[in-house]
Amino acid sequence: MLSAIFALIVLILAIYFVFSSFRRESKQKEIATGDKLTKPSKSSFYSAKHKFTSAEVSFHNHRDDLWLVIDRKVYDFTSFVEDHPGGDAILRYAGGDATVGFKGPQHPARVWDMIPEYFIGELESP
Ligand code: HEM
Repeated sequence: MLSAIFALIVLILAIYFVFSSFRRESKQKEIATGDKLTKPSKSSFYSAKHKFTSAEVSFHNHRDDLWLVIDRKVYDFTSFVEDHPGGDAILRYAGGDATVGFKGPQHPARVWDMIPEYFIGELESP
């Protein structure tokens, strides 16, 4: 009976050590690759500090890969193109500065609430 309890304790301790070393390893990998720091992420909203040059943005200029700049912020609207109520008008500024187009009279104020989820970074200072 005593040895069974002892074996159980050893087993629990072994599981604990394996689990904690696995967590430590994945944390170190994350720091080493800097994944969390450099990857533009849609879920990080306005906290992302990734910088893009306008040349870099200009490559993303079609419906399957659409980036737009609005007020010096860079957005990846690729997944939104087909849902845009204004159709292909959203492609007019593909890969470029769409600030003027976006602020046009066709857009109600609520469009500003729609864009944070597409935010990927900011335009590098000239
Ligand atoms: C800068 C590029 C864009 C241009 C040139 C553009 C253009 C247009 C145009 C012409 C319409 C009017 C459609 C009509 O009334 O028949 C429209 C509607 C709309 N756009 Fe855009 N759009 C752009 C980007 C965006 C983005 C990035 C979003 C949001 C993520 C957006 C959201 C909407 C919405 C919600 C409507 C419907 C407005 C309503 O309720 O009347 N657009 N757009």
